[in-house]
Amino acid sequence: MEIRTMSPSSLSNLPTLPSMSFNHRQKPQPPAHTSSRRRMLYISCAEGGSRTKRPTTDDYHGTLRALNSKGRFPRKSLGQHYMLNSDINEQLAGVAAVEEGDVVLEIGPGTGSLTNVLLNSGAFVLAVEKDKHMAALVSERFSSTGKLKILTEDILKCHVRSHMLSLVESLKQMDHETRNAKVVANIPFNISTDVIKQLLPMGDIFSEVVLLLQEETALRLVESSLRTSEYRPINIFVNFYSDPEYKFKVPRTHFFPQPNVDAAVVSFKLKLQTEYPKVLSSKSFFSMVNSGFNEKRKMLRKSLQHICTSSEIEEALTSLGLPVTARPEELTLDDFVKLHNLIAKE
Ligand SMILES: C[S@@+](CC[C@H](N)C(=O)[O-])C[C@H]1O[C@@H](n2cnc3c(N)ncnc32)[C@H](O)[C@@H]1O
Repeated sequence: MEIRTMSPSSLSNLPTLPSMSFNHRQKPQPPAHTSSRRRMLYISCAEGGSRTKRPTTDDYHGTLRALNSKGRFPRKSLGQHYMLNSDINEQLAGVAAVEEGDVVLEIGPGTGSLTNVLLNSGAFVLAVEKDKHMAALVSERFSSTGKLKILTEDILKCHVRSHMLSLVESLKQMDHETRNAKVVANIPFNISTDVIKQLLPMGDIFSEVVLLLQEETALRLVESSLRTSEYRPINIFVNFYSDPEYKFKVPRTHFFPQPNVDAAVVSFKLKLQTEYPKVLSSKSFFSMVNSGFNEKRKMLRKSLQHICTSSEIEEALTSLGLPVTARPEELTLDDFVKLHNLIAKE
């Protein structure tokens, strides 16, 4: 696997996107789509040349059985909404074109329904699960594959880079051919902004990040237009580090327990460092973007006065063909980059 080169940067001051509300006390009801069919999936375990077929179920009943086996009930604090439709897991893996030899980071494997599909596609999986009971469940479920490494950790505190590099290194030593590294995950909606901030600058490690997000978040990240209240620093950040694409909607009925909102799949194709917009310093660039948006109704010639004088800002805006009264929501990523390079002091 090629590890791409980049310099890590961070954006500390981004607003948190809204989290969803959900009802974890609802009485479990089998969703309509699972009542008539129970998909039996078979995972191929190719180890030492032998091939075994292991039946697994990842529908409503399978999920309940898996939870019962550990005496667990979904925890709201951990955003535990389990995917009941294996077709959607297949489509998630399909969006990332997961194939034999890929190394996939999965965040929050839960009962392992997506893990199953990823392993079945021939990937090596590094799964990070905060809930120790679910980590134990997934670890037991796939122990025979030899292709899953599970870390019982909070993804937001996890040293993803070093774990990925050491996994790839150990796979190399075992003579495994590895190809691309990707992220494919159905993550808790309430940590999605933090996960995005953590992963998108890792274009040297991952070629693509495919996430199942709250639909409203997905739309805000990918489709927010200039001059709307949805246009925020996170949009500048996402487009700085990646090419995002909204893939498809996932209705709430496919999860247990059912959330109060729908979900959607987004793919972020990560840029290499050489493809990032050229800024003097990404830290001071994002600090300028955040300052501009801190007081959204303020004109940039006022909100950026800590960087230079308002007449210097006006001059820079004019040279970019923007009005001297421009507000942050009127500037594209490219405008912000040019403005930064004109007014930022080295
Ligand atoms: C939305 S569920 C998805 C479960 C499974 N991937 C599926 O599709 O059914 C989110 C999973 O993330 C786990 N989780 C929650 N917070 C986490 C964190 N900070 N780090 C790692 N895993 C976390 C939860 O325990 C849960 O298993």
